[in-house]
Amino acid sequence: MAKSRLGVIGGSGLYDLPGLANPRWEHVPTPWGEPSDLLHFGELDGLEMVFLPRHGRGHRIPPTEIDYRANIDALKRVGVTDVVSISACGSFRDELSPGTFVLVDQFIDRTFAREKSFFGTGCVAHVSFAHPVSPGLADLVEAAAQAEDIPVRRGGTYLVMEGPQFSTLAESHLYRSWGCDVIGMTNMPEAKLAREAELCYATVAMVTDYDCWHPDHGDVDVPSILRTVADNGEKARRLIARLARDFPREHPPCPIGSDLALETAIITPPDARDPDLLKKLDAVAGRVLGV
Ligand SMILES: CSC[C@H]1O[C@H](OP(=O)(O)O)[C@H](O)[C@@H]1O
Ligand SMILES: Nc1ncnc2[nH]cnc12
Repeated sequence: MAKSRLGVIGGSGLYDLPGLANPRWEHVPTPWGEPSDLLHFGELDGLEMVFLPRHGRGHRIPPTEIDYRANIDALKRVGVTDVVSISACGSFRDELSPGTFVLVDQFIDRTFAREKSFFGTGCVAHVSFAHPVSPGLADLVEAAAQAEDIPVRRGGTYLVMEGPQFSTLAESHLYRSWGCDVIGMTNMPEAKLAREAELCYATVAMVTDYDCWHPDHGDVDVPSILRTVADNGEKARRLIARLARDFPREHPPCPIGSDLALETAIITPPDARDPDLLKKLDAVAGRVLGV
């Protein structure tokens, strides 16, 4: 079994992870481009941690422009085994009020202007993705929340929109009618790429607003989102600290095989593969390509 190394991707309002021992920010170049920022390395209770602010410190990068491939490749390249995403999101349900943490287990991807795969012409792969969240990792996050008395709702569907504008009222009603629970702009293609890179992935969706559908609440705006994240940031950091404390030091096999996702995914035979693409896949797919 591999040694566990926990990656945390911080969303809006979460640009650092205080309390790391031996903290250092390091540049990790990738064949796909630049990650959103330097990676923040350190240990929590002896567990190796790597934090990456998704939008960069200073929130410089909008959702569409984030190089999701570079971010996931960089985390994989430095030995991360599990990724927890912390994300601000709007709510489509009365009972999911601002401040609620939702461990989503499904996504609907409505983004259309992003690179969504490490693979392509010269090496084609199709990973299974019916269950985009790794249940073992979600179990650990849920247990950490319970140990800290932080209420979490287990399960839910996160609609990923392109943005950067928030939804129209008609869109908000449409997504509600589809049975979606929360909405954000970033977890796709992040979750797809994590699966291709054989990383276990789970999201803590932090409800910050009721989008624009709720008759008793005003339309979402940035100041109210940031206020709610600020009010709940301490809870999120406590959750991560407890998760690190209790995290198995040897990476447990994923019950749905997220960590072996490429085992049967690559369809292009070795003699038809593009050597240049294979070089770029060294970190993500080195295990199965032998590059
Ligand atoms: C700052 S409001 C909209 C912004 O917040 C969410 O980001 P993240 O998922 O990184 O927390 C949402 O997806 C938008 O990118
Ligand atoms: N209502 C909303 N729509 C899209 N992204 C969000 N992030 C936080 N709230 C959001």
